[in-house]
Amino acid sequence: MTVGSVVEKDSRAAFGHLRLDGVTRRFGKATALSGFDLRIEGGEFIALLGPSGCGKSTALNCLAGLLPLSEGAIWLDEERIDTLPPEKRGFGMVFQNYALFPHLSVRKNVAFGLSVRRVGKAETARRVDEALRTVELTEHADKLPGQLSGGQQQRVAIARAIVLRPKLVLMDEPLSNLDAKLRVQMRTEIRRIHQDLGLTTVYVTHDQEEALALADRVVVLRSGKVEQIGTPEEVYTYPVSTYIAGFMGYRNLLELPVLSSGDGKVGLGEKDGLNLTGVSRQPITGARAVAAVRPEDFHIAGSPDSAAGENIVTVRVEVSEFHGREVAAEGVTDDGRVVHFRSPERIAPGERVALTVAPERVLVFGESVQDAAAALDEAAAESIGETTGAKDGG
Ligand SMILES: Nc1ncnc2c1ncn2[C@@H]1O[C@H](COP(=O)(O)OP(=O)(O)OP(=O)(O)O)[C@@H](O)[C@H]1O
Repeated sequence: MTVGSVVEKDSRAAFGHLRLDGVTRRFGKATALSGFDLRIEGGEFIALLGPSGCGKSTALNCLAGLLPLSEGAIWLDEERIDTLPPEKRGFGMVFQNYALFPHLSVRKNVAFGLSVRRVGKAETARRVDEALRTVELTEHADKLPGQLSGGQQQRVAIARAIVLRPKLVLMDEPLSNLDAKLRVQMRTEIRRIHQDLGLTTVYVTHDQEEALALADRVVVLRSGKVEQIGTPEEVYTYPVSTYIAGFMGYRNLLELPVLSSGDGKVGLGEKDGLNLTGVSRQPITGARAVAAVRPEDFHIAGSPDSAAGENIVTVRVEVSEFHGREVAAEGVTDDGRVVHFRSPERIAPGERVALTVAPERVLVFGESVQDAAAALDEAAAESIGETTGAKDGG
C-alpha cells in the first residue's frame, strides 16, 4: 500500500486531524469493513472509491455514527469520538437522495438544523443567507424543493449541511442522481465550496473520474479492505494492483511468461509471439506476470511490415468506434488476445496495424491472470453501471 504525500492542512479547519484506527464493521458473519486505518488532515478532501459492496458507505456511516464499530476506534485530535452519538460529533451529511423536506421552502430546509439547535432568529437568518449565497441559490430561497432541478436540490442539501459549520462533511454519492453534464458542474461546485469554506470532506463514490477530480487523496477499497491510498496522480499513474489498474482505465491486461526482471524493468514474451518490456515497482518472482496497458497509451506504429523497435504489437482490427476527438478500436493479436487502443482516425475492420507502447507505460504485476481478469470484470461492471445509469453497477 502506498501512502500518499500528506496534503498541507488548511489552518481554517476545525481540527488538526481525524484518525481511523483499525475500524471494522461486521454484519453477522460478514465483514463489510476490515481494519480500516486512515489519518485525515484538517482541510483535506478524501474520496473513498470502489465498486458496489466494497464497504464505502459502511466506512462513511461508521464515521457519521450511524453504525457502531465492531472493532477499532475513531479519534478527532486527542478525543475518541466513535463512542459519541451522531449529533455529538458535529459532522454534516449529504446523501444521494437529497432527503429534503418537500413541504418546506428552500430557506426553511436550510434553517431546519439551526432551529433544532435553538440558534437565535437573527443569527439563523444571517447564516442561512450566507449558505444560500455560497451554493448560489439566493434567488430560489422561497421555492419548494419540488420547484427546483436535481442539481439545485443537491445544492440545498449541501447548504443544509454547511450552514451548521460542520467539522467534517460526509458525502455519499451526492451526484449519482444527476445527469452527466450536471455531475461535472456540481463536482466543480463541491470542490469550490470545500476550498472556500476550508472544510474537511470525505466523499464516497464508485466513479473514478469523480474521485480523481475532487480529492486530495483517494482511498481505494476492495472487499472491505484498503487496497491503495494515494494522491490522484499516484493512484492513476502507479496503481499497486491489477484491480486498481482496471479501475483506473488500464483495460488491457496481458498475461505473459517472464523473460527477465531487475532494476524495475521487466521483459515479458513468448517465442515467436507477443513481446513486451515494461516496468514494475514490486519484484517479479513468478514465471508469468500481467502487463497492464491503457488503450490511449498504444500508438499506431504503421503497417506490420514496416514497424520496427521495442513493444510492437500487431493486431487485426475488429471494431472501430468514432468517439469525437478519436476512434476507440479493438484488435486481435495472432494468438487471439484482444487489445483495446485508440486511433486519431477511423481504421477499417479487417485491416492489420502495428501498435507500439512506451515501456514506462506498460505496468507489470506479478499476479495471476485470474486475479487480473476478476479485477477487470469488477472495473468493467462499474463502467457499464455508469453508462446505463444503474445505481450500483455491480
Ligand atoms: N445492514 C446490513 N446488513 C447486512 N449486510 C450489510 C448491511 N449493510 C451493508 N452490508 C454489506 O456490507 C458490504 C458493504 O456494503 P456497503 O454498503 O458499505 O458497500 P458500498 O461500497 O457502499 O456499496 P454501494 O456502492 O452499492 O452503496 C456489502 O457486502 C453489503 O451487502
